[in-house]
Amino acid sequence: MSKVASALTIAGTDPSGGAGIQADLKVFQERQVYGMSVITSVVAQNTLGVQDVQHLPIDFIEKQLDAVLSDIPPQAVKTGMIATVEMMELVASKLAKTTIPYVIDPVMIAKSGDSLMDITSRQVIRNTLVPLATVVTPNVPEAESLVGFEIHSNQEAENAAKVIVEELGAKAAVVKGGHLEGEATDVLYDGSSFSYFKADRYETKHTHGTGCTFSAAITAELAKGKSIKEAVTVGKDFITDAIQYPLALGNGYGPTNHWGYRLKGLPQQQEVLK
Ligand SMILES: Nc1ncnc2c1ncn2[C@@H]1O[C@H](COP(=O)(O)OP(=O)(O)O)[C@@H](O)[C@H]1O
Ligand SMILES: Cc1ncc(COP(=O)(O)OP(=O)(O)O)c(N)n1
Repeated sequence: MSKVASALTIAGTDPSGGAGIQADLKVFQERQVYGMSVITSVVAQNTLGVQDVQHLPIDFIEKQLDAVLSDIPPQAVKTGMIATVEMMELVASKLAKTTIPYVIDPVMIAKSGDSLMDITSRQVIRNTLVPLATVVTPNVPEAESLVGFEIHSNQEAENAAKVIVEELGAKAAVVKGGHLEGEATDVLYDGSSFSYFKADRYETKHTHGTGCTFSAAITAELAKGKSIKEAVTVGKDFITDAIQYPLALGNGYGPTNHWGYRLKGLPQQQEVLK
């Protein structure tokens, strides 16, 4: 009998389905991991941007965490949108009691430019959640906020990954290169060496939810017991296929395609019903 791993995402919602909890659960399913979720904030958003946010009461987030963790302990956890200091402290207090592999996607600002984390929290995440992380997966602006210097090159991405591990206390960090020029190159530092994950950069505006999708795929692989490097390798292939076969849904930045990996060899643009 084969064993099924389970993974938990603690994050905000995207009713349009491309980012947040909805994206994470789709990725877990595609990676054949049983997906579970704790909602921190309900976000009115779509491919055009964020219209409004309602944070759930902190005691209700705690009830959701306790409900899942006491019943189906996951083999890996990821956090996405954790918008306030109170939420960070709550999640940190729960995860500190476990040894579950933990991926942080330090979601701060959506691609639409809308803020998903308050300004104080952008500092507090450094000493609450980051020290507990198995892997932190910041994009360039998020890494800049975590380390306090600008990143314009792969060398500076390496420096940032090193600071996140050696000074902030994460076990590993992948600084994603989606916001840099040239190839889409992500830099992993695991405390002893650097690894580069490179892919062609696709010319598409349909990149809503890229960070969520990448980090969810890494989480799924850690849940299956893969090493950090193996998990990032799978995550990179998964997001590259999801970007290569985007879905032109909505009127703005459409979602990546979570079943893109199944479409290899087919024309890149998938037709969608409107
Ligand atoms: N246009 C693109 N073509 C190929 N890969 C991309 C592209 N844009 C982003 N990526 C990749 O998608 C992943 C998410 O990166 P990024 O877009 O920087 O994250 P975020 O969504 O958090 O801003 C990374 O692996 C990055 O290299
Ligand atoms: C609820 C929620 N969480 C995270 C994001 C950000 O998603 P990301 O993968 O960084 O990509 P964009 O959506 O910013 O393109 C989000 N939008 N909503």
